[in-house]
Amino acid sequence: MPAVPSAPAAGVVPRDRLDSRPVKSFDDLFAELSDKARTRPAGSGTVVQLDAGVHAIGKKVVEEAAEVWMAAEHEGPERTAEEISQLLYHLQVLMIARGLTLDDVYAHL
Ligand SMILES: N=c1c2ncn([C@@H]3O[C@H](COP(=O)(O)OP(=O)(O)OP(=O)(O)O)[C@@H](O)[C@H]3O)c2ncn1[C@@H]1O[C@H](COP(=O)(O)O)[C@@H](O)[C@H]1O
Repeated sequence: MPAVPSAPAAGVVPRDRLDSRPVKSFDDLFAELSDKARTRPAGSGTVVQLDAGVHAIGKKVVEEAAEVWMAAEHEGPERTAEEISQLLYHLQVLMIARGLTLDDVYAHL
């Protein structure tokens, strides 16, 4: 019996019915952010955050974690999913800032 249910949480609209955008995976996002860090395109918020440094990125991680907690407790599944996506984004930015790869983290899962 899996510990994590495979069906979406009640109240969360499955992504394929939400819109027609392709679903971006965790790995896809990491590859995209790594590319932004390498090529430093103008207008990239990721580049701005990387330039701000680990201390500033770490504060965003803590801020987003708190927002996940508040959404989970008070705001319902859709908002919680949205906040979790933002937390995952900021964690990935922190990984890139510290030179970590996905495999470095997966090794501990
Ligand atoms: N998935 C994300 C993503 N999630 C969260 N964020 C950032 O995190 C912020 C969310 O934080 P809040 O809701 O607390 O908003 P806020 O308080 O107004 O944000 P701040 O003013 O504190 O930055 C957003 O404004 C974005 O700056 C993201 N920024 C970028 N991405 C994706 O990352 C990729 C690269 O983005 P760029 O580097 O901007 O091209 C693209 O695919 C984007 O969709």
